[in-house]
Amino acid sequence: MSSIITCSHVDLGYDGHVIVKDLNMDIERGSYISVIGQNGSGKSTFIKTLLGLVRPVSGKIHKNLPANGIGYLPQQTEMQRNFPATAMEVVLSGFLSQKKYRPFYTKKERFTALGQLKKLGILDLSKTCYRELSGGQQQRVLLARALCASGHLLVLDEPVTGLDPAAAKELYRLLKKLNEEDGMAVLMVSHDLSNALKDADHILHIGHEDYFFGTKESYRESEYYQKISGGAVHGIN
Ligand SMILES: Nc1ncnc2c1ncn2[C@@H]1O[C@H](COP(=O)(O)OP(=O)(O)OP(=O)(O)O)[C@@H](O)[C@H]1O
Repeated sequence: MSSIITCSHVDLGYDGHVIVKDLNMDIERGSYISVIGQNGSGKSTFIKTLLGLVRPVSGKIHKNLPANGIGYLPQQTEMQRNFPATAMEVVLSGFLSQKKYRPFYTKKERFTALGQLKKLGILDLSKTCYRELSGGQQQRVLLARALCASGHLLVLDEPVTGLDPAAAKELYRLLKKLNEEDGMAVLMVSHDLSNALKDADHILHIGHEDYFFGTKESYRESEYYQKISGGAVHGIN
């Protein structure tokens, strides 16, 4: 496997204030990484830094990816849930960064968007208004949008928040399928520890003072996991 993102001695934080110190980790092509940690430990800061929305306080993040190589599925706000556009229009907006000043979507982009809707089992909803969809359907539309933006790495921040258990299970199943069948790397912040351990091959556990990064198997042997499984599960995200 080869790395698509490498963090070397990265301090994460804001305005010179360090939240996660000396982070060293790799995202390999086709890997599945779950990011866990207590509230406020720095999980979203890590994701924002990977996406280039926040600059690391120090250190280097090397990306072996095209400029639009990361598809991002953010936590949804109430405003986004009520977005007045069709599912297809939302999916097509995944191409916005690629189309620059071109005022229309190409045939190929439309074809790809329909293909992603089909892959995620929601082709019949393409003309439905996004705000009329269920939470699980909306997440699938956003996933199709993220897939249009990137074929390399999907980054998700607690994507099952607000979904019922069946819709959450379905979303996890789709992510695992994309990972296994299409070789899509997945990096997901999760508060669902059992799912994080079931589907991922690597775990990034961000603590308040330090962090763990390694295979799922080595994580299970680590003191981080021992602490959690020893009963201190509360507050884990
Ligand atoms: N824009 C910002 N400027 C300064 N500090 C920030 C900013 N955003 C977050 N922080 C601080 O950085 C720390 C880490 O926050 P972050 O949102 O990354 O944690 P998290 O692990 O994602 O938390 P949660 O599980 O609650 O979402 C917190 O102390 C937070 O107050």
